[in-house]
Amino acid sequence: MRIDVFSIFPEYLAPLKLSLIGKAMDAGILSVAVHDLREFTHDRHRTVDDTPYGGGAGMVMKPEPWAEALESVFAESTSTDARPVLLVPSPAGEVFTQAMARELATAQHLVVACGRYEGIDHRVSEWSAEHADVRFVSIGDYVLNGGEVAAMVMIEAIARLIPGTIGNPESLTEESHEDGLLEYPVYTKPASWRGHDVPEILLSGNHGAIARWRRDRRLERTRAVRPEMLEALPAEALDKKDRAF
Ligand SMILES: Nc1nc2cc(Br)ccc2s1
Repeated sequence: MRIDVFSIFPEYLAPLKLSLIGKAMDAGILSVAVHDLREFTHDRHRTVDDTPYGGGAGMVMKPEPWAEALESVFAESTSTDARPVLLVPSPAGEVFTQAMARELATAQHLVVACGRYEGIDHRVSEWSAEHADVRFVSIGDYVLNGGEVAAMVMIEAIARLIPGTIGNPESLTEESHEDGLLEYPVYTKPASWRGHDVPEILLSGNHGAIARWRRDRRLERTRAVRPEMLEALPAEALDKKDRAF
């Protein structure tokens, strides 16, 4: 997978080179390029914004720099490849979920447009739709100062699902939101710590009982913290023992 990110603060995306994403890039599983939007301006002040038509507070990001920037990478998605996906982090977007991360992990080319100020001139996304599949995406019901943090969240959630990125793919199976339940609590040595003991069952070596205990903790946690997730599960996702819990 190729990912191109555009921002007026490219250094914001530097942490992507760390940890798993960095290793995936070194292994050639993933390429992530971060571009400075101001490289696509041509005036002395490298202007990227202007006042909003219709009045109102704040500034809007100009279409010209964005069109030049996006064109520079859309063109590299050869005609034989699938269309690139343009992700636009926005508080007005569809909510980003694990299911969306799984879907986007199958894309060949992701382009992420990090907006600032009051957002990007809407004609940019309209024009982009001729060249890419455009998705406005929100990472939650709160407003950030720009799309960079949202881009980091989405790129990490997507990239870790690309085969070869995570060392042990089994660790992707019983995660929160992967199968509709929250994950079970985890423990490691020492078995007793500051008067708190690891649940006996986990020391028993009885793998069937341990699996049941973990499943029960997932159901308990999901019911307590995110009951709507339990309600949303298809009937066939819960077996007889689950329902009895
Ligand atoms: N939750 C989010 N807030 C914002 C703000 C701006 Br400005 C750009 C993107 C996003 S995503």
